[in-house]
Amino acid sequence: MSLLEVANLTKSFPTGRNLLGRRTGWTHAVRDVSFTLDAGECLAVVGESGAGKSTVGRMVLRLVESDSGTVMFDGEDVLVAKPARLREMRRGMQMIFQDPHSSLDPRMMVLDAVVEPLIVHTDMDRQARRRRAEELLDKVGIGARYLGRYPAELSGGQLQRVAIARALTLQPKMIVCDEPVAALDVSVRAQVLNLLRDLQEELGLAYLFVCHDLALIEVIADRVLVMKSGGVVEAGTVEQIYTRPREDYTRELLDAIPVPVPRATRKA
Ligand SMILES: Nc1ncnc2c1ncn2[C@@H]1O[C@H](COP(=O)(O)OP(=O)(O)OP(=O)(O)O)[C@@H](O)[C@H]1O
Repeated sequence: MSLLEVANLTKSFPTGRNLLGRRTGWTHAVRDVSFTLDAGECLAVVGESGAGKSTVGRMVLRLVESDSGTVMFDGEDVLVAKPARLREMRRGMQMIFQDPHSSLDPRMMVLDAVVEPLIVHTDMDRQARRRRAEELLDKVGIGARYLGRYPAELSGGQLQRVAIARALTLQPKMIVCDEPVAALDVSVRAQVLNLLRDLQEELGLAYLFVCHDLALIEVIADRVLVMKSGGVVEAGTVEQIYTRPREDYTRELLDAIPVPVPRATRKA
């Protein structure tokens, strides 16, 4: 049994209404998508804008309700879990969003942002929470001196590190990373990507890694799911997708990579 087993996931969104308020059409954002993710593994979901990647990630965590399909996490069906049980299950599966400026509350100090999940989910006292926050900020490489700062005082890269620390607070088994470096300066992308890879190895995390850029995933992914127009085009190991893509669409994505991937940071 895999940590995450997704079968036949499907989602349509209404595209608009006419003057009478009736729906005029539907976007088939995700069509019949199936895949598995093992504990400690990184599966990259790639494809051009609008392919349905983010919607898949959000449906796995039930931030978006699916129309049909199943999502089994650690042997339990996420899509039918009652609210209290879903809250419990979410301890084990967290998310990192593309833009840390909008995923972190600007009125919350770094300390409060990092410990909030502990307040919601545990009965840890204030001192223990602070110790955990210090430990986590150390782990993500920005240090406890940032605990008293507000988001506006941090750079995008530092903020994404705080968001990563927050995602780690409850020791999840899996993190859905939704374009986690796309909003960052090019100069810090590799650092944050390497941090995510190092944390994955150290903590045995599984990542569902949504990314439109095939050049980025070689450093972190084990397997790749290529999506187009809501459906799965092909799936394989990173090595197979890079060297022996079966589909023209995958070849087009590979041809769009502008510079060679820096081999020094490749996943071992
Ligand atoms: N809440 C929503 N309401 C209406 N349509 C939506 C909604 N969310 C997504 N869509 C549509 O579903 C399709 C898939 O979107 P999704 O964001 O999952 O794609 P993506 O591959 O992640 O692309 P991107 O990298 O641009 O975010 C798109 O056509 C998008 O416009």
